[in-house]
Amino acid sequence: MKQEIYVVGAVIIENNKILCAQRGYTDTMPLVWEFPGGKIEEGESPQEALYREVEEEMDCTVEIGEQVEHTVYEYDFAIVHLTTYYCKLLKGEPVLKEHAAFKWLSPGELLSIDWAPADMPAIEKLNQMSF
Ligand SMILES: Nc1nc2c([nH]c(=O)n2[C@H]2C[C@H](O)[C@@H](COP(=O)(O)OP(=O)(O)OP(=O)(O)O)O2)c(=O)[nH]1
Repeated sequence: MKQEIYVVGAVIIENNKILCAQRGYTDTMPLVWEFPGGKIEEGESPQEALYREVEEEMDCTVEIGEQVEHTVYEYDFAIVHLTTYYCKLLKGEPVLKEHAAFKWLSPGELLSIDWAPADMPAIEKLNQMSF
């Protein structure tokens, strides 16, 4: 049986742009773009996991809002259940610690980079928006 992974991602919006994060060279799916976030640990709510992951990964705190999208995607290494949430930066500016790069893109620019396949439903939804 394939491993099932429960993952949360932060759609951080500032000045009408969305923060995109590039995975590291040595990660699974190297250099692919994703939303900051990670796996939900035992006993955590999705929001608690997302708050913790963003703090650990980029030294920022976020306010977590509505859900953007929920996707189940089967990779060769696992089945990923990805839930994304709208977020606002409360404290700090993103610091590159685990990612290879960050980019702030407008909704219309999101399709110009190579996203993790599980993210595509959220990307397509955000791409249609203007905010
Ligand atoms: N953080 C994040 N992970 C995502 C997204 N889309 C997507 O398929 N994933 C996958 C990549 C990973 O397999 C898993 C997230 O776990 P993680 O962030 O703790 O991953 P990790 O770098 O420790 O992964 P790994 O090398 O241990 O496999 O979900 C996304 O938008 N954000």
